[in-house]
Amino acid sequence: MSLVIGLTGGIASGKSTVSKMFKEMDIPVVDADVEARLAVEKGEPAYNKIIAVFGAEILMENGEIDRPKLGSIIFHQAEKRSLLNEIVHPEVRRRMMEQIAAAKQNREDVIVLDIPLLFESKLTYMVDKTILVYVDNETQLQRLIDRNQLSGVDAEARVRSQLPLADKVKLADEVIDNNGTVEETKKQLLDLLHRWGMNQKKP
Ligand SMILES: CC(C)(COP(=O)(O)OP(=O)(O)OC[C@H]1O[C@@H](n2cnc3c(N)ncnc32)[C@H](O)[C@@H]1O)[C@@H](O)C(=O)NCCC(=O)NCCS
Ligand SMILES: Nc1ncnc2c1ncn2[C@@H]1O[C@H](COP(=O)(O)OP(=O)(O)OP(=O)(O)O)[C@@H](O)[C@H]1O
Repeated sequence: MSLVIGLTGGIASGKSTVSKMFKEMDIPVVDADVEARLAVEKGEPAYNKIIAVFGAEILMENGEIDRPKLGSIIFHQAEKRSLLNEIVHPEVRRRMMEQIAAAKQNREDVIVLDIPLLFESKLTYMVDKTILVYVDNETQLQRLIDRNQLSGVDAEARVRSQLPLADKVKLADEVIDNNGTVEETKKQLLDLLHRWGMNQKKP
């Protein structure tokens, strides 16, 4: 029996930072953002649906989807975001299920699903346990602005397009506070895995 862990948080809260720690322990991670990117590559069914809904002006010269442009639309307009979600999310779910099945086939003891919208999209049925990577609002905005070179207004729009992290805290089985250093975050992860009785392959 494999244990499937749902790793979630908010935009720029530190999910990738924690999922890197899992990978360093040889624990496989399925990343919803990666699957969402693959699902909208040129020629994929979702790619055609996006053009049908958002128009060809959403494409770059090479025919690929202009992600910053699509982001500037959907993070500021909830109705457009729902339209995009309706196209992309079923594909992401399908791809993730395939990867879980493959990992189970491979007899992995633990599988991590890194899903930013785990609670918003009601995907907790896919996992056995949930871990939330938490940061306070100010830290989240600042890290997002620094990482994506966004204006404050655009960063706020992205954060507001998700359930507030303070609400997600109440829904998660475990919370990792990522306001401090990466080392402090790693210590919390190791303590939590220890509490769950998991021995790390590569601490
Ligand atoms: C809007 C898009 C083109 C922007 O692409 P971009 O490369 O700038 O961002 P990226 O995909 O790396 O996402 C960064 C973060 O934004 C947040 N985010 C992305 N999409 C959404 C959404 N629909 N609603 C809320 N937050 C979202 C997530 O926290 C994600 O980790 C892209 O995010 C997208 O296609 N989104 C729809 C699919 C989706 O919901 N993906 C998130 C997980 S399944
Ligand atoms: N503890 C920390 N201290 C300082 N910077 C951090 C810390 N954790 C993460 N960061 C930085 O904050 C930014 C966001 O972290 P990360 O990419 O891990 O978040 P994420 O939740 O995966 O984001 P997204 O969902 O948007 O992809 C990155 O630039 C990362 O280097």
